[in-house]
Amino acid sequence: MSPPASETSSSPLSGFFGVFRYSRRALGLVWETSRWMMLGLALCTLVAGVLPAVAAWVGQLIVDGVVSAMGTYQAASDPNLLVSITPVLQLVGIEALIIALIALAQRGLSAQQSLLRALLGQKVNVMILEKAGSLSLSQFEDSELYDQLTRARREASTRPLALVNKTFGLLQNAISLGSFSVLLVQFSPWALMILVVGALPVFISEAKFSGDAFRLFRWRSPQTRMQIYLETVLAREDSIKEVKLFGLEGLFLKRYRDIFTQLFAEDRRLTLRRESWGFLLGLLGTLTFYLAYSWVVIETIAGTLTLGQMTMYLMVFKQGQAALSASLTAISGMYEDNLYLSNLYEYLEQPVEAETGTLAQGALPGDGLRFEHVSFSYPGGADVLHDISLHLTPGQSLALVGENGSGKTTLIKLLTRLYHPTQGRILLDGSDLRDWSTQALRERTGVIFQDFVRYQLQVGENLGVGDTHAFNDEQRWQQAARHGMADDFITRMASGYQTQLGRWFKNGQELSGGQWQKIALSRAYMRENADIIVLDEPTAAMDAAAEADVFARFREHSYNKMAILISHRFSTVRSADLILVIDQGHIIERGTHDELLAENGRYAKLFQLQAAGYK
Ligand SMILES: Nc1ncnc2c1ncn2[C@@H]1O[C@H](COP(=O)(O)OP(=O)(O)OP(=O)(O)O)[C@@H](O)[C@H]1O
Repeated sequence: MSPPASETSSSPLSGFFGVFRYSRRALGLVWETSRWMMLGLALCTLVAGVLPAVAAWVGQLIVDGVVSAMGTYQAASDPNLLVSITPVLQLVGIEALIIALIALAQRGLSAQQSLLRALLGQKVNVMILEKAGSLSLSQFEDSELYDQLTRARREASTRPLALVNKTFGLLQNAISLGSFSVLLVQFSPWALMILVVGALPVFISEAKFSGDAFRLFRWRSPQTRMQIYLETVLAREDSIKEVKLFGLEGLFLKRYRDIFTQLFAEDRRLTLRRESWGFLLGLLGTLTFYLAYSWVVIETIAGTLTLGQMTMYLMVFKQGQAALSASLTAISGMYEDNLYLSNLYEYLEQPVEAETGTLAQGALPGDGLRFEHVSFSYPGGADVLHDISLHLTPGQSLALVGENGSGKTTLIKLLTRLYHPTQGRILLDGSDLRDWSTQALRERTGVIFQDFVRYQLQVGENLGVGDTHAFNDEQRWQQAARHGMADDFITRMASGYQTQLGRWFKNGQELSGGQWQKIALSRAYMRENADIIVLDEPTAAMDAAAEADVFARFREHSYNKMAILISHRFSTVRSADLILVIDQGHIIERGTHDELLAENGRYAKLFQLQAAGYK
C-alpha cells in the first residue's frame, strides 16, 4: 500500500510559500508564552549572528599582523620580541573574547529554547485539551476528527517552538550571511553568486521531501492510531486479563508488527530518497567551495591577496556556505513545521456548536419532561428512534424496557442533550431543551450510564466528580455514599475516603464490579439539586439483596423527582409508574406493570420468561 498518487506528486514548490501563514501565529504563540524569553532569544540570535564575521575579520588582522611582525622582527638590527608581538597578542585576546561571547550567546539560546519548549508544550497541550472539552459527543465519534486530534497531540506540541527556533536560526544565519557577504563582495561579487548557486539545489530537494514526509504522516494516521490502540490493549491492566485468557498477545503483536513493517517500508523509501538526493546535490555545494578555494589560492600566489586575506576569505566562504545551507534547510524545515501546525490549527478551528440556550427556568415550571414525536439517527446512520412521545411529571418514575440495541440509552443521550433529535422536540418544564443553558440543565440531571467511568482517583474524588462544586466536600461524599450504599465498604477501607482506587497509582485498590457500581450510583446522588435522575442499568453487577436495597433507597430519594430507570430485570422495573417497552426504536407498549401484564403482549411474555427462570 502506498499513498494515493495525487497526494504525493504535487510539484515541489506548489503552495510552498502559502504554508508559511502559520509562522506568524507560532511567533504569536511564543510571544504570549513568554515575552522576555522571546526578546532574549532575539538578542542572543543577533549576537551569535554578527560575531562570527567579526571573528573572521579579526583572524585576518592576526595573520597579517603575524606576517608583518615576522618581517619587522627579522629585519630589525636590535630585535625586541615583546614590542613585535604585543599588537598581535592584543588581537588574539580580542578574538578569544569574541569566541567567548559567541559561546555565551549560544548557551543563552539553548537555555531559553529548552525552557520555552516546556512552557510551550504545556500551553499547546492545554489548548488541545480545552478544545477537546468543547467538542460535542458526535464530533468525538467522527474518526476524521479523532485522527486530527491524535496527530495534533503527537506532534504539534513541539512544532511551534521548532518553528520559532528555526525562524531565529534563520535570522541568525541570515545576519551571519549578510556580514560575510560584506567581506566576500570585496573579493568578488561572483564569489557571492557561486555561494548562492551552489546551495540552491539542496534546498529545492529538501522542500520537496519535507512536503512528501508530511503527506505520508497525514495519510497514515489511521494506522498510527491503530498502533496506539494495540499498545493500549496489550499494556493496560483493564484489558490484559482478557488478552491473557484468550491468548491474544501473539495475534495483536503480529498486527502491531505488520503495521510497523508497512509504515517502516514507506519511511525507508522516503528517507533513502531524501538522503541520496541530499548527498548528490550537496556535492554541487562542495564543488563550488573548492572552485572558490582554488581561485583564492591563485589570487594569493599571484600577490593580489595577502595571506591574512586568504585565510579570511576561505573561512568566510566555508562558514558562509554552512550558514547558507543552514538557512535553506531551516526554510524547508519551517515549511514542514508549518504543515504540521496547519493540522493543529485545523483541529483547533473545528467549529463547535454555539451555546444558544440561556434558560435557567422553563416556561411551565413543574410540567416535567415531554418527548414530542422524537426521532433520531446517529450521524450517517439510519433511524434508531422513531416517533417517541412521552410525558413524565415530577414525582413519577419511568422504566424503559427493551432488547439490546433497541434505543434505550440513545433516548437518555437525547434527554441529556448529548445529541439533538433529528425530528420532533424535547421539552423540560415547557421549554425546548435547546433553549436551556447547559449549566442549568446539567444541574437538574443526575445520570449514571452503564459504561460509567472508573476514575483512577481517590474514593472521595470518585464521588466528588458528580458535583464539581462539592468535589472536595467530605460531608457531601459521605451523604452521597450512604444514599448509594457505598459507605459500608468505603469505611472499611484502610484510608477510607482517601483510598486511591484502581491499579494505575501507588497503593491503589481495585474494587469489585458491584462496588464500582455503588460508587457510580453515589456519584449520581452528589447532584443534590437534580430533579431528573437517570439510572441506566445501575445494578447489573450487584447481588439480589443489594439491588433490592438500591431500589428501596432510590424510591425514597426520588419520591418528588422524575426518575428514569433502564433495566433488564423485571423485579426492578415493575414498581415504576410508567413502563415503556421499546422495540427497534419504536414504543410498542406502555402502561403500569399490571396493565402490561393484562395486555398480555411483549412485556407480559418477557416477564413470564424471566419469572420462570427463577422458579
Ligand atoms: N454512537 C453511536 N453511533 C452510531 N450508532 C450507535 C451509537 N450508539 C448506539 N448506536 C446504535 O443505536 C442503536 C441503539 O443503541 P442503544 O445503545 O440506544 O441501545 P440500548 O437499547 O441501550 O441497548 P442495550 O440494552 O444493549 O444497552 C443500536 O443499533 C446501536 O448500534
